[in-house]
Amino acid sequence: MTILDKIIATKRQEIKHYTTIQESKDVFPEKPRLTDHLRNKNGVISEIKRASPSKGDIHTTVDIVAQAKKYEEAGAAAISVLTDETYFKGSIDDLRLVAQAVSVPVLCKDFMISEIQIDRAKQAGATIILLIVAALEKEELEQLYRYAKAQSLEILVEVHDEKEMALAVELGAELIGVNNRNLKTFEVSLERTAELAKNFPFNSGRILISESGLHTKEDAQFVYGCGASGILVGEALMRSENPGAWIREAIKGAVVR
Ligand SMILES: O=P(O)(O)OC[C@@H](O)[C@@H](O)c1c[nH]c2ccccc12
Repeated sequence: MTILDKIIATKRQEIKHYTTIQESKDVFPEKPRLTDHLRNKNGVISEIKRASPSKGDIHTTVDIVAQAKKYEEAGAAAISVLTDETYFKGSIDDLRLVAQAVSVPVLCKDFMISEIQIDRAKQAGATIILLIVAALEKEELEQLYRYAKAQSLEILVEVHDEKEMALAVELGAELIGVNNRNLKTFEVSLERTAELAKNFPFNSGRILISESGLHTKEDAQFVYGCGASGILVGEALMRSENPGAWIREAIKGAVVR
């Protein structure tokens, strides 16, 4: 059993206890679309990540609202919030707090297998959800994609190889994320982005995002150089004493198209 199988098995149990959505009185600042941002300029999707199965605790005591504001002030294109509790020590309340505090797009980072999770994400203020191709059957992927689209959410479709990328393209995904980390083995290589960028359909308006394992300005430059319009960064920012400076440096190093 891979770690991904294990996470999905836990998720299937957890969602049984999710209740139907009540009318919410939460107020969220208006947020632009990530797709529009990344069509015009390269960007950094900055992540709130307390812990992970591959790295253990990263920064569990973080003040997530203060952290999110640092990301926003530095010019982050979007903020990603891990909401999985069991493996990443996140929560849907983390997402809600961040979405209330910032005016940049907010990504609900979780292992989506059911529509109720999409409802919850939207209710907690997310404007983007993640769908991981490796975690879903084709029919489930299509159904969840359609469901999220109908809610006006943006959808980041995550892939790890050519076959998954072909599926994402067939689905009509505009935001396609190449995860440099294999969720089955935890192996990380930025070469994943370089490899998949070779046949990426840039000319059909798709946006390539390079996810995971980016630690330095040079790493950022490397994947931007491969054609990525966005990078998704968690650990490096959570461990940094100055995440704002990290983001600014990465943006500066971005290849101007
Ligand atoms: O902390 P990193 O290596 O910078 O990675 C961030 C992000 O890409 C990673 O958290 C991630 C990418 N896809 C996921 C799917 C589920 C959970 C987490 C992820």
